Amino acid sequence: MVSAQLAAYEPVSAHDAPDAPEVRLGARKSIATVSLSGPLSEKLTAIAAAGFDGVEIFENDLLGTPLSPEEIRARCADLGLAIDLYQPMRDVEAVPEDVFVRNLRRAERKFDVMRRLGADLLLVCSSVDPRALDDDALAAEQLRRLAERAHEHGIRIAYEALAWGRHVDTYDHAWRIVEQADHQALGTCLDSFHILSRGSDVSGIAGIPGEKIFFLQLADAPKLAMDVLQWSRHHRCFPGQGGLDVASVVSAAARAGYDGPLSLEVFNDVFRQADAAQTAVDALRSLLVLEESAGLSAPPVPSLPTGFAFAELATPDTEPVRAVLDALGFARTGRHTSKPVELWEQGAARLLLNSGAGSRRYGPTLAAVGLETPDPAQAARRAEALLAPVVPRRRALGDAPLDAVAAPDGTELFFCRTDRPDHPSWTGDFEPLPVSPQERPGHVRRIDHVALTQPWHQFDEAVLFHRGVLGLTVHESLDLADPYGLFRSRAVAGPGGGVRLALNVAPGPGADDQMLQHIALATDDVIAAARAVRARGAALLPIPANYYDDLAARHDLDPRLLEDLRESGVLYDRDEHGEFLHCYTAAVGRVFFELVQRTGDHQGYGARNAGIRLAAQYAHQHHP
Ligand SMILES: O=C(O)c1ccc(O)c(O)c1
Ligand SMILES: [Mg+2]
Repeated sequence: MVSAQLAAYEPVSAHDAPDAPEVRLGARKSIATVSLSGPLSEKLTAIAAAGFDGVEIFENDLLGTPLSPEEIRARCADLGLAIDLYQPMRDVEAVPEDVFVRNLRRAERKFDVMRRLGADLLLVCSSVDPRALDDDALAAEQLRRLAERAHEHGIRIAYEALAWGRHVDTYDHAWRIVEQADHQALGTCLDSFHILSRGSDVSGIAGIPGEKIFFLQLADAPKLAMDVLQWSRHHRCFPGQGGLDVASVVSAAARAGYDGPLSLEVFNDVFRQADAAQTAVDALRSLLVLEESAGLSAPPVPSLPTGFAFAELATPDTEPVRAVLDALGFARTGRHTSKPVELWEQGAARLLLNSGAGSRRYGPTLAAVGLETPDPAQAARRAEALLAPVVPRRRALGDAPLDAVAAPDGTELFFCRTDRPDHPSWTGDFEPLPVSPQERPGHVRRIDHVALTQPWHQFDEAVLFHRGVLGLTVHESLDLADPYGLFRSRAVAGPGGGVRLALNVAPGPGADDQMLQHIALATDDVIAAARAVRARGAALLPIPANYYDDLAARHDLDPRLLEDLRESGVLYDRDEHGEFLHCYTAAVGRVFFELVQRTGDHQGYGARNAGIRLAAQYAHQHHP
């Protein structure tokens, strides 16, 4: 399954300007309690801690909590959260009179709960009741009666079209009924998922008077061909993590004059199991990026990374990594003046080896990545505005100031400007070590990409983080079988491919200790590089002979090239733009290296071979 490409980071562009709404400082932000895992009280704490202004209380969360409505109200007040909405009330309208009378009785109970909660907006979603009639006049009349009752309690009703509603399943239909009902306590609730999943034309939103849009719910989803109810209940995600143009709904509502909260309502099986505090931050970040895309706010623009300054490996026991670096042709060229960190270089590839961090249990880990950034301070300002945790500067006296943030998986990202006269350089903290010229066989040119394996429940968050915070463009997505689960991968890259990251998902829950990261090194001759590595005594990942038999059938390859690939354990892929040849070292701790040769303008990552690599790694780990 390949999901749709995500848009590149796109600041508000000039072509949006003529009818763009006036830029405000940012709308109030809310989230439905259904979007997070855990008991209600923990959800509320997480929502407030992330920085939201309000919540939608989902009825099931209320029913399942030992807290009384008064206690929930007090808890929210203490946390500084407004209760913006109570929801949902189902199956109300267009039913025979006796059924409707019972529905009004149900509504009275909800009004009572809302009084105790201090909530004054009730979401009514379009009926899925088989008894409901296809009769707009009846629907309008009954919703009007409901609104009259609500009004007596100081409550308003927001009517929302579910994409799978029995007779009302589009926002424009729901709005026509609200308009016909014509009561001040009745308005509509727009929900980006229902609107976009039906492929509705969002331009009609601008025709709804802003004050009649009582609420705006936001959710994205990957483009999947499946039943819309299942799609909504299991695969919604935060805006910017799927394939829907959520910003178009927000812009249209803003143009209509809507000035209520932007509220996330995400039903998602993964988020329901993930840590609520972290999900809440991810959620709020998605709204900040969305607001920017919709032209409603202007956080600091990104300073797009142009290349890798370094990758840092951490391990108290450096010997095994040194052996691999040496076999790869790296030389130790510097020593940090105040920390136990070595600089290893080859071509423009720089690796830091930090023996003052990491754990003996896991062996070497990839701890940090340095990104060449035209304006590091600007990049840090944007990161902070988009809720990226700032890494405390581990500075010693005299060290160059370095701006760094932590990615969701804990990898530290440093914004660097290496060896430029206008900016202090991190390299100034290293004292050069003598290197003899004959040590330099030099097949490696630079870092081609870094692959970061994400905990399975943080994958969408990681994609949004790298796109939103760093301004990287999101590319291919692939799902494939690995020996013990599903492997997902998505590439994000900077302009010109100077920075490429492959975000991979770990095989599954409980597999966190198998989270391997890797550093891919660019070479112009991968076969020579592979031979040199072997000659220097390091192991490359053995590739099964069957792979090469299939390769011969798939591509019309020169038999000598095929023999070289087979003999050196190099994998091969190609498309209309060029070729991708690559091989892997065995893992040291949680890290391994890849040697990569691109020909032509190939932009891929050897996706087709990822399954072979995973199976080979599994075999190698268990029967080395
Ligand atoms: O899946 C549902 O039933 C459901 C309920 C309430 C909503 O606001 C919604 O968008 C979906
Ligand atoms: Mg909704």
